[in-house]
Amino acid sequence: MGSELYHRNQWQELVDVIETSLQELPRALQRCRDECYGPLRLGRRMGFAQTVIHQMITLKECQSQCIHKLGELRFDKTEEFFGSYFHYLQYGYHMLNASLPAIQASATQLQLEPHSDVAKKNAVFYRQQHGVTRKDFIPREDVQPLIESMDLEHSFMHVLDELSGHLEQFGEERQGGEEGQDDAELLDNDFFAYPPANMPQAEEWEWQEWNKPEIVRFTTDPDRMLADNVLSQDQCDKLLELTKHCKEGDGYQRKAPHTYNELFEGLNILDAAKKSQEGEVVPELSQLYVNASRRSRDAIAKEFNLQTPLYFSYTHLVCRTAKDVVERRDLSHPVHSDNCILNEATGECDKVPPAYTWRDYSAILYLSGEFEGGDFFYAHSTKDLSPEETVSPKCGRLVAFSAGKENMHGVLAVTKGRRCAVALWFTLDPNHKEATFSMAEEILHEIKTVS
Ligand SMILES: O=C(O)CCC(=O)C(=O)O
Ligand SMILES: [Fe+2]
Repeated sequence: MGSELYHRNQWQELVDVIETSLQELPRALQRCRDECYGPLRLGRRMGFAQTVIHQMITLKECQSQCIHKLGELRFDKTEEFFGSYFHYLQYGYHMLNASLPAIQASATQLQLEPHSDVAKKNAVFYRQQHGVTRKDFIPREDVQPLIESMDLEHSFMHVLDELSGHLEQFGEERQGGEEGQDDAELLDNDFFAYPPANMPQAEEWEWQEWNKPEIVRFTTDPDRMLADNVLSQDQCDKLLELTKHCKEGDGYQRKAPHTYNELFEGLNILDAAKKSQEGEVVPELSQLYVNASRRSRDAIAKEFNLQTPLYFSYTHLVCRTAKDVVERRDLSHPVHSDNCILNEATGECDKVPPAYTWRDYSAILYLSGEFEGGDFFYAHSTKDLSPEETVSPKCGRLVAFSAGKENMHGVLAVTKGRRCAVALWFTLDPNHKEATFSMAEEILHEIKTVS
């Protein structure tokens, strides 16, 4: 029906039909998923764990087909059924001159089909439209729960597949060995070794040779790490070159926590990629920004031995420049936690909005040490905000820590020169991963394939 209306240029009707069916989709999907629960089939020669896993694989395989099954009923038999909703929708809204919904539909299509040429072409079209800002180019919020559940289903399938592979291998190795060994033994040791199978892997590093990061010390606390050599001098210099494109106050339009005695400038990852798209920044620099962030993320996840994926939640290239002020008593960045709001009077740190409660880990990758002041420090506690441990920035040094009240931290005044770093915040919650990070990667990939 949707495609018929499309061919008949009935845009309002097309948009209405799709919006209605989008609302019905979760229920229809649930019905289809429920139908997948069949009788338990016990494999005759399988052990207990194998039987359970095979049963779950069958169930999950059936459920993950639901979105395609629904597609066969409605539109043409199409693999990209869900993405095609948003293709038709963006076009319908575009024809109705409803630009914001059109842009959001296009952003959703790109989120669902990051490799589709059509989705990319649509996205480029809207990005280039006058007045379209980063704020507008975000996927529709109302369908995020559905997309997340599809992603989770997908990830879960991978885990099951891997689990089943391990079991089969184990079963073979066990032949001739002791009978009756407990399958539960499989569920320890390196069974859930990092990175998990569903972890998004770094692309192969391009343009650059990367050193091995050197973990210099775990500080007093297991939730803190420090690594050197994450970037080479050449890479720091290149990223410093990129900081020329930082803009004042970026990322902190309203209540900035930073001192007025310094100039605070920033460049987020998507803006960097967009600048490369517009020919303002050599793609190598934006790609390096992406790669350095990924490399930091991977080092942190490995060092903290995380068992589930660590997602980017916000990535920001930032510089703090001293103004001509004598006798500074302030801090460059007052003591704070990255995921709760400190009440200095009580020493409580509440993990409630407007705090970024979903942030689980924070990191700062420094690009140089050539300025005065500006040491990073951990405070003693929420009640004693004096420095407990300080870290002097230098090129390639990475400081990382869990983002809660156990790691209150701040930055001493930058009294001379410019202090630049990539600030990174991470989450374990896929619902809060930074959509703009993959959009930036997509743009850079696009540039590479075109050139
Ligand atoms: O730049 C630093 O060393 C720390 C910055 C920081 O803590 C923050 O931006 O939340
Ligand atoms: Fe912080």
